[in-house]
Amino acid sequence: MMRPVLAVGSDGCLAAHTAEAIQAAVARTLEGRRSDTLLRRAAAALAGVCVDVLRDRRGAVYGSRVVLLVGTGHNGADALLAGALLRRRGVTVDAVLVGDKAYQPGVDTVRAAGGSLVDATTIAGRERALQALAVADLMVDGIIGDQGVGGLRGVAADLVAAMPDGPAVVAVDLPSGVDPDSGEIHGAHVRADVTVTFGTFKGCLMIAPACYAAGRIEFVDVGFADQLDAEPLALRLTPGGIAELWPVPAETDHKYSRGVLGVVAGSDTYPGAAVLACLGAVRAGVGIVRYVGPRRVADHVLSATPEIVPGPARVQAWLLGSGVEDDADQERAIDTALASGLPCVVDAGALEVCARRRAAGDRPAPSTRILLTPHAGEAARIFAALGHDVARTAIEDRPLHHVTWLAREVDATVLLKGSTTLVANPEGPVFSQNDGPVWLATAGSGDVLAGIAGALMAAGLDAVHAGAMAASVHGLAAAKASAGGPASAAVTTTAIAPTVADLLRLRPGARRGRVSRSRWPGSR
Ligand SMILES: NC(=O)C1=CN([C@@H]2O[C@H](COP(=O)(O)OP(=O)(O)OC[C@H]3O[C@@H](n4cnc5c(N)ncnc54)[C@H](OP(=O)(O)O)[C@@H]3O)[C@@H](O)[C@H]2O)[C@@H](O)CC1
Ligand SMILES: [K+]
Repeated sequence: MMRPVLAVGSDGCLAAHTAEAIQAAVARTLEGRRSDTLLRRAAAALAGVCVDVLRDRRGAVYGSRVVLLVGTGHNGADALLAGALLRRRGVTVDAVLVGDKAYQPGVDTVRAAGGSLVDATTIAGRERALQALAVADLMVDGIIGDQGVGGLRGVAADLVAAMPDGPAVVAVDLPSGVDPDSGEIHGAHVRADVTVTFGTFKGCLMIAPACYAAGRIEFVDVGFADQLDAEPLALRLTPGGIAELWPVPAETDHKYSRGVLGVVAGSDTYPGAAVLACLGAVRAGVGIVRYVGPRRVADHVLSATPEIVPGPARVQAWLLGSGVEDDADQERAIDTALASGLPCVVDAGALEVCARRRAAGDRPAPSTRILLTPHAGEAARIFAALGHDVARTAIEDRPLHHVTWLAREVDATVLLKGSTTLVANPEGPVFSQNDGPVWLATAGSGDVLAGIAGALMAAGLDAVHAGAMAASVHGLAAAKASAGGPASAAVTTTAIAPTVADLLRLRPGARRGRVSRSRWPGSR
């Protein structure tokens, strides 16, 4: 079993669980306790976030107007109980019931606190709801939570479609209408500015496209996390977690022990890919890069990174395929590398050959040593090479489904690039990282990412952690280098070392922090 090396759910590694696992954990927590214990904690935290949002928007809480959209389940209960707390702060509260029932103690509490109740299943109620939304400062989305199925229906869908731009939107637990586990979107849904989520993350808060509807995420521990005994659905390394795992050399290390990376990349058509991949590896701290490719490309690489050594030799890991096109020597080098059993980052021009070989059972290296790094278009081409007709848009709509399918099919770790990047191994939860600015989708950026991942695998990390850490550091470096403006692949490489330096300062006792090799994931 591929296990995360940081404690799951710790500050270093955030976890998302399935709705089923959450339901079971809540049930276990509530055994022998009042059934509203957790709801009240959740509502208090939700009300606190709403107060902050109102203060930010209006400069005051008293006198502001909040509309609660309340569904039939406990998600609606959270909204109702929070609404009653807001009433006590002088907020006008309209609780709009969008279903045929609602959590009765919550309804009673809102009424007792002086809030108004609107039955939106009637024509008159729907009109009142729209009028309230038109003048609201904040809408609280308590329509559906982790037990939602499919997109919004009926009056809830109508109201969300008619939402004016004015009010801020705070979603309870998750934006209603997205699939809680898979992050897929199958119909009308809420788009939130802030999502207040309870106990653990939900898959939809980490996985595209649903995660883009959640806005900023506020996590609240309401007291059932210790009862979550199922495998997480997804994990996310935080900067602190990456800092803990980043390989830092000891005084006794030398360039060979720090990791030698062989790079088979670049072509006459794409010489820049080799330059960027090598820059990514060198600036992420690899010991040595040995470059294998056409002479003219090697000259470009050397002029950009004089520390590169041209020509094949013994390495600890390979980076294969970035910018490679129709070169018999490179194809032979790729074949040899794939047959070696050594760790490989497999990119662009080497993806299909690697996938075909592994799907056919030719697997000299275990799945934790092979990291395929396709974007959605390349993933579609890999599927085609394996005899599956999968459109690029289908992969973008259902990235979790497709990345886990591909990882199982080729028995390798697959890093599916995107604004939110997923890293899946056939066993264990998927990692999701989204630290990059939207500007990062630019030519050459995948080559840099592959270089960083190559440096980490040459240093001894397993493919899953190397992929997740590389995706994160690449995104953070792009954000640092571009300072909010457009990012370019070459400029991003200049910020890799300062980004790692920033991260290492997060390590506890970070004077001259050191990580012993035995603590590196998959250390050999
Ligand atoms: N229990 C606790 O102590 C705690 C609970 N917590 C909170 O409760 C939430 C979970 O509550 P829950 O289990 O009641 O389910 P929830 O997601 O509110 O709704 C299910 C209802 O929605 C309906 N529905 C489904 N799909 C729909 C659609 N597409 N469009 C419209 N309606 C749809 C469905 O109706 P049906 O389809 O059956 O008619 C069903 O009645 C959780 O997210 C968190 O906020 C936290 O405070 C922690 C403690
Ligand atoms: K919700």
